[in-house]
Amino acid sequence: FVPKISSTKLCAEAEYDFDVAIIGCGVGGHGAALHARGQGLKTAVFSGRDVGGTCVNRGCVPSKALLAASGRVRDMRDADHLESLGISVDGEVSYDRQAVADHAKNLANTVKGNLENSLIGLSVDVIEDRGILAGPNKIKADKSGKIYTAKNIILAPGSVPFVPPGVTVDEKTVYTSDGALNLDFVPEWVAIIGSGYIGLEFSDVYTALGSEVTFIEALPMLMPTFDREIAKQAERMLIRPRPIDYRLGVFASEVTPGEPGKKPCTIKMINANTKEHVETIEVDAVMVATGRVPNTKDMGLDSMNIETNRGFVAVDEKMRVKTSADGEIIDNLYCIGDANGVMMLAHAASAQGISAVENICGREHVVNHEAVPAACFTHPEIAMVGLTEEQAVERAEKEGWTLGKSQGNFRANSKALAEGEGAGIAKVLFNKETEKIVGVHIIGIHAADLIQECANAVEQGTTVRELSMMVHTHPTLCEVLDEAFKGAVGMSSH
Ligand SMILES: Cc1cc2nc3c(=O)[nH]c(=O)nc-3n(C[C@H](O)[C@H](O)[C@H](O)COP(=O)(O)OP(=O)(O)OC[C@H]3O[C@@H](n4cnc5c(N)ncnc54)[C@H](O)[C@@H]3O)c2cc1C
Ligand SMILES: NC(=O)c1ccc[n+]([C@@H]2O[C@H](COP(=O)([O-])OP(=O)(O)OC[C@H]3O[C@@H](n4cnc5c(N)ncnc54)[C@H](O)[C@@H]3O)[C@@H](O)[C@H]2O)c1
Repeated sequence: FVPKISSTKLCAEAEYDFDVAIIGCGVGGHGAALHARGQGLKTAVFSGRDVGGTCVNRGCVPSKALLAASGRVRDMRDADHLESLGISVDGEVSYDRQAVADHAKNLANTVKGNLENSLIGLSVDVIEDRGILAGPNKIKADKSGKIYTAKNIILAPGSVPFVPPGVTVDEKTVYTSDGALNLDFVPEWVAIIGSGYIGLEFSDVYTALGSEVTFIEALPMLMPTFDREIAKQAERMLIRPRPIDYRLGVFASEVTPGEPGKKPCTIKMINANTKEHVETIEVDAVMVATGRVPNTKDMGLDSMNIETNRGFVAVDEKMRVKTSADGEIIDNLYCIGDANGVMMLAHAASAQGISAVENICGREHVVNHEAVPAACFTHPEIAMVGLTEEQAVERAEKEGWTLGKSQGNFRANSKALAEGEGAGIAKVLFNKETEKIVGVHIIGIHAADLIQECANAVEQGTTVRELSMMVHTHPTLCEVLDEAFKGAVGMSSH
């Protein structure tokens, strides 16, 4: 980064301790801190002794480590798949549960250390206390009580697991993702409440390690937030061939912890509409994956008369805090990441942090959230950017344009077939008049890496015609997208 603003000048002018102070050092706060220093701003971050936050310590990073290790176990136990490649494994494939758990923990610690070093390397002031907003330009350090002043404040306190009423969590037999990531034991039968990202990723881990899974989902379909066609494909590829069953349209109304190996956990279920009791089951463990809530309690929002909506802080498109959803913008106060609820993803939090700093520096910036990709790291992966087909149909109708749809297939892709992984599709949704992409959904091997080309295209406004003329390496999985882009403009791919 090239420093653009002299920090001494900015601080001296208003006699603040810092140009920017950030409350919370998850990936959002960390991204903002690094960018602020890159711009030459005197920067502090209140870390609450949790550098890396959810993503690094209790989220993306350790969960991907568990997915990587369990994925290998699944592959090595898949005798048919191995045989099709000419391989056999003599003897049983086993794993050491504690060593798998340690892999996740060690990785989280390494990444956390890297983040801490990057803050030190760039001379960000890391204040290990929690930060409490204490009025305009003021933050109180929770334990020491010391008041710090900053010209600009960025709130980045993130989120915590949501536990529905009636569910007792002991983080041992009934746990959220926080407890699940410790992998204290591998239950024979685990019920997962909620079939969103976390539930789906953990069903992948558990079934690979030998558990049976029962999903309990409040809505009448599995994976309700996904594009419907992709959710159906996911059911075919990730649910039906595995020891997974499910209950739909039910709430887990009462969940009681058990004792590992001794006493089962009990789950009472009620119909989501009628609220009548439908079933009670006993399982070895229960994972609660019913979404996350903002971590904005007790951080002094009242000191600036900020009204939250279920804890979410309202922001405008430049990440400036508003007093309420339709309230006024508060000067020099920003909120980024999970706490504003715009898009609960690690890279979105960090992009919003960078964007807030750009606005602080006087360069107007808005994150285009429709160009922010997302991925679910199951085997195979699911990835998406932009609108689902259902949302695109609605948008096209409302705005009066024609929706185009084109598909590429993994079964026709040489690289996928070489891997023996020919299942999956890539679906490209586009505006037929402008030929611009409005959404892409991929399920198939390495979908999470493939989606980036599409996210860049949405951000840049690249048309399917332009994409269809761009040369994709052979033989690669990217050719699945090449097939879809060419199909969109009536060209056939080889
Ligand atoms: C199991 C799991 C897997 C996930 N996997 C992915 C994934 O693969 N990809 C992806 O994009 N996203 C993933 N996510 C979501 C991702 O972790 C979050 O979107 C991301 O962490 C949000 O970043 P954040 O900086 O807003 O908040 P957080 O990461 O929650 O960080 C906020 C930090 O602020 C601290 N804090 C709170 N209040 C204060 C205070 N008053 N003073 C000081 N510090 C404070 C908190 O302790 C925390 O350290 C996953 C989440 C979970 C739970
Ligand atoms: N790979 C990734 O990017 C990734 C991975 C994990 C988590 N995350 C993020 O973490 C956040 C939380 O993930 P999540 O999976 O917990 O939330 P989610 O919102 O994706 O899914 C929650 C699911 O639980 C269901 N549900 C809610 N209350 C229920 C109840 N009482 N009984 C039964 N079902 C109920 C919902 O209908 C929904 O299907 C998400 O916003 C996601 O973006 C991302």
